[in-house]
Amino acid sequence: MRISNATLADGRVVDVRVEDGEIVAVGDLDPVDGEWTIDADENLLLPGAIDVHVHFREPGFEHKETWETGSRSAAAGGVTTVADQPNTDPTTTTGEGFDAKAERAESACIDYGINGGVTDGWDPDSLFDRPLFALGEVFLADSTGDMGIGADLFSTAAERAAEVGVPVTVHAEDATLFDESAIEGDLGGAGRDADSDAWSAYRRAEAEAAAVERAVRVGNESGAQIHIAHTSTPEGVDAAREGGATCEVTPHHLFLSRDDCDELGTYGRMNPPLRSEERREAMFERLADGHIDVVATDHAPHTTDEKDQSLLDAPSGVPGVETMVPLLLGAAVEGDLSLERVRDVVAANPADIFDLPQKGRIEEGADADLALYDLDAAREIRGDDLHSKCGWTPFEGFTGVFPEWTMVRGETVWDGEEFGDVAGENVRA
Ligand SMILES: NC(=O)N[C@@H](CC(=O)O)C(=O)O
Ligand SMILES: [Zn+2]
Ligand SMILES: [Zn+2]
Repeated sequence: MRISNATLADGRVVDVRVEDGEIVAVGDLDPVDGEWTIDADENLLLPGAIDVHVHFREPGFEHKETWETGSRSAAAGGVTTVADQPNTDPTTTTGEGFDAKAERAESACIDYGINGGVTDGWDPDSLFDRPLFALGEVFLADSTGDMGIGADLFSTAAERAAEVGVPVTVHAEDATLFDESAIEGDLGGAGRDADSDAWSAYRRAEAEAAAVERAVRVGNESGAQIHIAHTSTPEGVDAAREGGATCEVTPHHLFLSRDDCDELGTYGRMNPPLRSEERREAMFERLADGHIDVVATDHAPHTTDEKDQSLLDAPSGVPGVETMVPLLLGAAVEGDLSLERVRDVVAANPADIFDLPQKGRIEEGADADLALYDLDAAREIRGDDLHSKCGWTPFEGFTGVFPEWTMVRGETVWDGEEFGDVAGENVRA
């Protein structure tokens, strides 16, 4: 197969030849006799995105999402590899828990990795016996699933991970710095009517940098490779970089702020929470200038019934896997971000940090994980059009550029209307 006239993020217009799921040549390629050609018509060809932080909820919470629905949502957003987090039921904290998830993950239509998690009841021996994508997200404070752990266990876990060379991803918030007084009194009604700004006041910005500092210290003492998940404050990003850790930011911390809490209500409750508009802008700058390594979604779907509760009863988390690349390309069209930067933060950098040499690049020898985008075809994001089981998005009404098609190892998994029958593979197996 040959993809002709594709514009790459660096502006080059090239042809790409794919054989047996791999890219075998990139350049000015003459058609071979009988070769099937897809004309890219000078549209933008990006490597399939790697979202290193999703919660596909299975096993245990299939009413929120499944590997089938989550992976389809990813494919329709140009994401061809995901890493799933351990707060499922059973938790992915033992070999058995890992196996239960691995069996379900076989229904994914894109490639994936499975993380191992840490709790008091974990079993590191059997867990590290499995092909982990990473150890994490290690919860330094409680979030959905209440898997927060103490300092000693975190150090032990980092030492174990360092021994076997598995990277550690960290949910960095320090609960001792939360402001309980912010969630006392009148927190409004349910769902959209709740006062989710109180959640931001409660899980204060200062709690992030303090936890990041602790995480990088443990990383340096143990020799573990530390990656900070969903950083939400410039202070957190700076602490990660100064300590030698890599970090990611979510689309919601790039495109939403406390100014949106009034409209979103509990649909804007997540951990870490939305920050001030000033901090959001500082995060965007750090993404554009290279201080943030990765954009990952923390895709954390919950049903509308669950969200339509009071601020304290509604669960934390928002979906995002399908809208990540579309929103970033929307920002690129507006001139806020270069296309090369988008390519790097969703594909090349996660591939480097998490050691996926086959992924994240359009070059000879790489897997043919590809997505094509027409930058003139930006459209309004609508929850009704998306494919996550949860059926809503915090980005309703935003503008995004969605893929015309998406390929996993040379097979079309999304053609803009329908899903192909692709069998996703574990990238570590
Ligand atoms: N981010 C969230 O608010 N929620 C996540 C858990 C997490 O990543 O902390 C979830 O699983 O729902
Ligand atoms: Zn988290
Ligand atoms: Zn998460």
